[in-house]
Amino acid sequence: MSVRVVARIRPLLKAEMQRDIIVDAANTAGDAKDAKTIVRIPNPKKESEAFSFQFNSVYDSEATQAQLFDAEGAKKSGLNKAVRWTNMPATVSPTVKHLFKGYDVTIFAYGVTGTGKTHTMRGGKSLADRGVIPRMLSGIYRKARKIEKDSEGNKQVQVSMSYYEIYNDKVFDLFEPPEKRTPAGLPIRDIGNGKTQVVGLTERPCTTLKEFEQLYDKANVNRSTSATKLNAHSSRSHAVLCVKVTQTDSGETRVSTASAIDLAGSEDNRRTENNKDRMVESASINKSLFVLAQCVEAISKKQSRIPYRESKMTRILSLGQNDGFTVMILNLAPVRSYHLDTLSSLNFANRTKKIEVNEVENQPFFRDQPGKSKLDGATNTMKAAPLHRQPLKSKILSQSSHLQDVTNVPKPTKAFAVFTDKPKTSQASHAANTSQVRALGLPIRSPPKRTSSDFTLGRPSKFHKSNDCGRVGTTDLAMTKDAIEALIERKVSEALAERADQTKVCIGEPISDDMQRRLDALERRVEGKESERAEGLQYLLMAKQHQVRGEDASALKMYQLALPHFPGNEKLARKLVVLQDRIAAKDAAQQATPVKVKTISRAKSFDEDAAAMLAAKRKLKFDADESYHDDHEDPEDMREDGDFVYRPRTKIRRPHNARLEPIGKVGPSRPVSEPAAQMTSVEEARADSDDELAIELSAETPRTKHLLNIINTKDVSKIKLLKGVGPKRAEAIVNCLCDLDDDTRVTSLGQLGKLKGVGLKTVESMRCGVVV
Ligand SMILES: Nc1ncnc2c1ncn2[C@@H]1O[C@H](COP(=O)(O)OP(=O)(O)OP(=O)(O)O)[C@@H](O)[C@H]1O
Repeated sequence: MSVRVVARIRPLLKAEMQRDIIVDAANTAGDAKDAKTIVRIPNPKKESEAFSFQFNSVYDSEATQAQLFDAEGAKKSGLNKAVRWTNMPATVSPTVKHLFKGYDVTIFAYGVTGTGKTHTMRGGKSLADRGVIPRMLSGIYRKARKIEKDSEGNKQVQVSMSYYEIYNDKVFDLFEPPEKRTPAGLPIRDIGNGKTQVVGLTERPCTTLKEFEQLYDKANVNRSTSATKLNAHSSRSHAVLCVKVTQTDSGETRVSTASAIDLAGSEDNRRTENNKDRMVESASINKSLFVLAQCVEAISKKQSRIPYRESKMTRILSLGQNDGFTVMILNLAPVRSYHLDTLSSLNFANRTKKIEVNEVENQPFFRDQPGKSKLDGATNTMKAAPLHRQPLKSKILSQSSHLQDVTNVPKPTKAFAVFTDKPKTSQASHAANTSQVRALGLPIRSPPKRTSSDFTLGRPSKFHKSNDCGRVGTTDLAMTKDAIEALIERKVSEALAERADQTKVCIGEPISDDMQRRLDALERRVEGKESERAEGLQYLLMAKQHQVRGEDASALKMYQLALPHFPGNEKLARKLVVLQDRIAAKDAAQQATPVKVKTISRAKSFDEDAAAMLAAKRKLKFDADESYHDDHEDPEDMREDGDFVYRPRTKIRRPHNARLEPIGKVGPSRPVSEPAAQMTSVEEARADSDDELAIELSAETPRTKHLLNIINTKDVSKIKLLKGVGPKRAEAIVNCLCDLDDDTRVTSLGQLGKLKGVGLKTVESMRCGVVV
């Protein structure tokens, strides 16, 4: 069963205008009139085109809290066959039934700040305004009473709750007031099989709805919220409510858990004008949401490594690992000011809906079995039992322990369809097609004739498309509609992810195993200590993670926060200088461009400065992204499988003539013909100011040596097996090496990256694929 995704478009807020509405809900031809399943939003580059995204249900601004919760049997018949959860059409209310059957249930609200997540999950105080959580609890108590009554008291149902928040990547019990919290928060433990447990969490029994509401309201006072420019009551944390239902029947006990998660919303700090504290919170929120997006991306691409461990939220949410039923409520704002953020959210949701989760029932056990929850009479609390989770299924992940051949990796299925209001002129479509075909190195022929049914507004999406979309075979020389859509989807999602997260790294680009091991080790050290130093390490960890993703301003901020915890640490001071220089250099380059970017006053405080730099950087990036529709004629952007990699305009400097070392020369790599550039490979990489990765890559590890040995064989058959290479690139590498002296060999990854047709991303990809 796949994750059920429902979208909800909130109504206009007071300050918003009707004329700014750009998002609407629509129904497909097969849907009942009031059963909408499509969200439509214009293409930001071309307003006459609309992107359409299909979900299990879509609720427009008119939908009430009751409608969202109870949903509607009418949708059952109207659901498109491609939607997989056909036997469970309603949104949330059926989950109560499943909970009592012994399944775990996870419901989470996702969306940009101010789009209505808290309103949807918690809601208001009046009966009509009550959100998903109180309604679900109401359903749970009603069902419990019914079970007890029908069994004439032979069956008992107990309900208990635990409630915590993940704030700045630390877990805090919401039953504890903030002043009683330990600064390091509660530890999370992996308890095997992909399960996590928050250690020391309070679990309170609540026998009636009233009791639950009292506890819930009291705990919500402890949740971290603040006013931002975009939301007067913005949640600054992810709130996780776990409701445990224990059913006892003649000594047999069955426990199931409903987890309701109100995620904090991603924030565009150009718009929030956050101060220092809000910026730190924001960095943490955005980071965890970015990791979540990476997890979803990795799952959908069937990658062997899912980066759950990079954030506490993703470890706890365990999307794709948790059994039972998962519902994601995607909250959307209807107006233009959220345009790109909305597209980004829609893309994320589109991937999420394809995640398969196991429908595994929790097994009953017998009373007094050791290790199960027991009531603590003294405190009237119970120690929380771990959430029941199972590891990822092998059908989702294909473990690879050897060199991977990326050409065999199947592509994800098509995510959304593109419609246009105006019929395109054949010339325009031909131009689009020919540029794609040219990019693929294929001969150009006349534009294909389109049938009148192609590209018309309101035409329902086709969701059963071949996985081969985007590939163009030799018998199919022109780009097909599928291929164009797949390409656009890829470009849009990559550009949006990049823009939203201020990073230069492609969203699907994995962090290297070495780097991950170091981050994991650092994280373990952080978890093990609750001292001052641990806080510093926490900042360092976040800084490193930001840096890996190219988020320099955020990384700088985190390093600065870490500095007081490591006084006199030269390495840290050096890192700060390097980062500051790099940001200043980018800043200068930015001001030199004709792009209109706000001037940054050097006299401003650090916070204002960092925020302004972020804003300016993002503006510049976005403007650079303008090119993503037509910037794919570079043959290096083409992979063997016809896949395109988005590459921003500002490319890494890559000299055409690789400078290589003659065989037998020991020590650091040295350019042969440029005495002025006599540096070690580390210095050389560092000097390449725009390329931090090069520094990481210059380290001589067994994996690096092994990779270089393979390259130096000059054997196409071996080289082509390296991850991300393929036959064409392997041939290019060997040709390049053969053009040099016979005794010349590649002695560092920096050198490898400078070979014609090989970039640092390819090097990193090759290195990741090597197993020693
Ligand atoms: N469906 C709705 N009907 C009426 N008002 C709504 C609806 N959805 C959201 N709102 C209003 O929009 C504003 C923002 O909503 P909310 O605080 O729930 O957003 P959020 O996504 O939780 O934001 P954040 O991530 O910053 O916490 C609130 O004033 C809320 O009352």
